[in-house]
Amino acid sequence: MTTREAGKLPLRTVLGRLLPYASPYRLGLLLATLLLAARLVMDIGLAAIQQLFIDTINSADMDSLLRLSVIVASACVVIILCLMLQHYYRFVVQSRMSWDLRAALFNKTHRLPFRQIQSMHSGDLTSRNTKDAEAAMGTVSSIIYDLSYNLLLCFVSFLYLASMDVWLALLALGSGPVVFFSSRFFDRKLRQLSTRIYEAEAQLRGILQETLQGVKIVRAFSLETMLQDKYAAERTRLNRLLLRHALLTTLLWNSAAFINNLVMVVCAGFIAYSAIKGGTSAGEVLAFIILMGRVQWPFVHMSQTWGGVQQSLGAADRVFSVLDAPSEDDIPHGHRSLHSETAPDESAALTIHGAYYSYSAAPNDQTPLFRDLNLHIRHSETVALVGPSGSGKTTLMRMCCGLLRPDAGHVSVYGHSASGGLAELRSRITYVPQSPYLFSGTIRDNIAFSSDVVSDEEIREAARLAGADDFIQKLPAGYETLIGEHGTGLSGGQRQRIAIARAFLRNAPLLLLDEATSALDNESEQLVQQSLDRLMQNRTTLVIAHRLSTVRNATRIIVLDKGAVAEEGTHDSLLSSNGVYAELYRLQFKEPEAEAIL
Ligand SMILES: Nc1ncnc2c1ncn2[C@@H]1O[C@H](COP(=O)(O)OP(=O)(O)OP(=O)(O)O)[C@@H](O)[C@H]1O
Repeated sequence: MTTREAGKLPLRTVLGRLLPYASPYRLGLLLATLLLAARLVMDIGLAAIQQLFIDTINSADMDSLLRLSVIVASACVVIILCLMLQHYYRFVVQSRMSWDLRAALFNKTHRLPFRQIQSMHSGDLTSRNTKDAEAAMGTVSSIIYDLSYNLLLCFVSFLYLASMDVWLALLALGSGPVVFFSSRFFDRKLRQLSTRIYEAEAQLRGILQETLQGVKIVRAFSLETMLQDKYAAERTRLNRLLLRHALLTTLLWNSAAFINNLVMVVCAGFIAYSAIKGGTSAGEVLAFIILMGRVQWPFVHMSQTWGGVQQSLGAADRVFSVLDAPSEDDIPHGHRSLHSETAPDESAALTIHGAYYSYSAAPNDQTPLFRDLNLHIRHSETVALVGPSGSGKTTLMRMCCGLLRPDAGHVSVYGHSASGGLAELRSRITYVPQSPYLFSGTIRDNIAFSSDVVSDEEIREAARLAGADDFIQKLPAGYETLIGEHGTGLSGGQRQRIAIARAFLRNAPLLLLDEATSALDNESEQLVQQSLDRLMQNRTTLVIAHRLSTVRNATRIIVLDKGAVAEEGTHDSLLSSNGVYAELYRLQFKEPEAEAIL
C-alpha cells in the first residue's frame, strides 16, 4: 500500500499504540496479572517442597510427612483454581482487545480513499483485519503477562537462592542478560522474515478469494490448472520463508539454551562440591538446582519468545499502516491550485468547475485524464453522458460521488462540495450502477439497507415503483427471503430492480445512473427501463447512456472524448454536426429499427 513501509515501527511505539486498547479492560487485566501469583507460588514452592520432602524422608518422620502431604495437596487445588481463573481472564481480555482493534480497522476501511482500496488486494486487507490484528494483540498480551511474571519469578528466586549462596546466585543472575542479549543478533532478520511471511500468506488468501469470486470464469475458461499452479508457486515461496524462519528460530533457541546450560553445569559443580564437603544437605542441593533454573528461566524464555514478539511487530506494522493512512475526508482538496476556489453554485444540481484529474501518483503529471473540465447540470435536467471507451465517463461519475477527488477545481452537488464533507454531498445523490451489489441478507434489508426507520409500507411502495413487488411477493418468504452473497438466487433484472427500489427509498435529488445493457434479455431490459423511467421523473439525472432511447429522451447529451467535453447538445443537433457523437451513434447506438424512426 502507499503508506509507511512495513517493518519500521519500534517496539516502544507499537506498545504505546496498542496499550490504549487495554484501558477499558484494566480491571480484568489487573486480575489476570495478580492471579499470576499462583503460578509464582507453584514455581518457587516446588523447590521448597522438594527440599522439605527429601529432608523429611531423610529424618524418617511419618507425622511430618503426612502433614506436609495434606498441605501440599490442598495448596495444589487452590493454585490450580487460580490458574484456571487466570487463563479465563487472560483469554477474555485478549480477545476483547483484539476485537476492538479489528473493529477500528474495519471502521477505518470504510474511510480509506476509494483509490487506495482499489490499489490493495482484498485478500491483503482481509489478512490485516484478521490474522495480523490478532498477532499484534498477542504481543501486548504476552509482553504484559510474560514480562511481569518473568521479572517477578527471577527476583523472588534470586532472593531465595541468595539466602543459600550469594556468589552462585549472582553468577546465575549474571548469565541471564548474556543469554538474552546474545539472541538479539537474530531480531532484525526475524522481523523482516515475519513481515514477508505475512505478505505471502495474504497473497495466498488473495488467490483463494479470486478463485471463489471468479468461479464462473474459472470453470468456463478451464483456469483451474493455471490457478493451481499459481497457488502452488505461492505456497512454495511461503514454505521457503517458513523454513528459513524455523531455522533461525532453532538457532536462537539453541544458542540461548547452550549458554544457559553451561552456567548451570558450572554452578551445579560448585554446589555438588559443597555437598560432598558436608556443608549442604541433599534437599538443599535439589532446591538450589531448581531455583537456579528459575533465576535463569526468565532470560531464556524471553530470548526464545522474543522471536514471536518480532513476528507480531511485523503484523502490527501492517495493521498500523492501514490505521495511519489518511481518510478520504483528510485528502487535501485540489492540490494543484490552478484555479481559484469559487463558491459552489447553489442554483445548480451538479457543477464541475475547472476539474483536473490524473490517475498517476506523480504530483505534476503532464497528461491528466481531465484538464479544466467544466460541467453544469440544472435541476430536473436529464443529461446523457456518452463517449468512446476510456474517455472518462466512469471516472467522472466517481468524481461526482466524491469517490475520486479532483486534483484541482471542484465538484458540487446542490451547493455542497466535497470539501464541505463527503457525507453531506453523498446524501444528495443516488447512484445506480450497471451491476448493482446486493448484500447477503433479506430482500427487505437490501432495499432498506437495514434501516429500522423505514416502514414496511414504504419498502413495498418503493419495490412497487421499481417493478419489483410482484416477483418479491412470489418468492417463498416474500420480503424476508434470504438472498446469498452478491444476490445469488435472483436474476440480473431482479437484482437491478431491487437496486432501483433502493434508489426510490433514498429519494435523493440527483440520480447518477450507469445503464445496464447486454447483461439483460429483452423482457428484463424493458421492465428495468420502465422502472428507471419512473425513477428519473422529477429528478435530476446524469446517466452514462448505453441505450438509444436514453440519449434520444435526454434534455442534453454531453459527449466526452479524451477526458474533455467534446460536444454538447440534443440528439438531432449532434447528429447534424457530424462529429464524435455522430460517429459514436453509428458504432454504438444504431439499431436496425432506429433507422426508421430517425
Ligand atoms: N484505477 C485506475 N488507474 C489508472 N488508470 C485508470 C484507472 N481507472 C481508469 N483508468 C484510466 O482512465 C481512463 C478513463 O477510464 P474510465 O473508466 O473513466 O473510462 P470510461 O469512459 O468509463 O470507459 P468505458 O466506457 O470503457 O467504461 C482510461 O484510459 C483508463 O485506462
